[in-house]
Amino acid sequence: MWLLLAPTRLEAPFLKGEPFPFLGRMGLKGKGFVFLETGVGKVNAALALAHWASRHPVERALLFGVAGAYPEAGLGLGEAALVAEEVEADLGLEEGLKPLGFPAMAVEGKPLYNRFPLDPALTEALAALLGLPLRVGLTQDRPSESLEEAKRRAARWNAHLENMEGAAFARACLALGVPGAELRAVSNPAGVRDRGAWRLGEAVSALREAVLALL
Ligand SMILES: O=C(O)c1cccc(C(=O)CC[C@H]2O[C@@H](n3cnc4c(=O)[nH]cnc43)[C@H](O)[C@@H]2O)c1
Repeated sequence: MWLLLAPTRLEAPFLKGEPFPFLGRMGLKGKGFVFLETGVGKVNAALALAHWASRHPVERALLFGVAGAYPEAGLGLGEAALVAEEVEADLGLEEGLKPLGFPAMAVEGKPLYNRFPLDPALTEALAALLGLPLRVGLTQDRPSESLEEAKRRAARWNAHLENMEGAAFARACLALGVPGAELRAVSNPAGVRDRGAWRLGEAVSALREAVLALL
């Protein structure tokens, strides 16, 4: 059984099931999965997983959604990837959390500051099954608002894909002991606000192909 999560139902039009209300948004109970619409942003993503997992066993969880690509991502519009590691870029100073001396969390005694792994075994198995590459995600509640800002973030954190939920989902999975993976499809060049440069439809099609191949 999969727990599938996406920030908005716009990213999951291909999922069919029995709807149910979930934290003021939508859930679906389908064949082999439960889907949760989490809402956009870090808090919503972490809350959704934690709330569901506090009441139901979770065998494995997949967060999927669209993302912005940094110039060196090696992914075109509409192309998908598995996120192997997430950076929480707005946690701590410009240099991150380490200068403050307080890790965000510890996993098996190892302090984690701004970089959080998705489940390696699950992520690598999905990448092999789906024939998708691995990339590094960067999460920030405020998206890049210019190409220059996007390039700065990419260079600062050595990241490929920008989103608003991934690091929170990764941290919640680590804290709750849930095997979690993250699938992202490129909807836009990060930092480019002109919607004419976006390809949401192509990105959602890539999500559809990958997610339905798992069910
Ligand atoms: O209006 C804008 O300039 C703008 C820029 C980036 C993203 C948005 C969104 O409303 C997207 C929210 C939603 O989609 C994910 N997403 C997609 N592209 C990006 C991006 O370039 N940077 C950050 N997040 C992105 C995100 O995870 C949200 O779920 C609007």
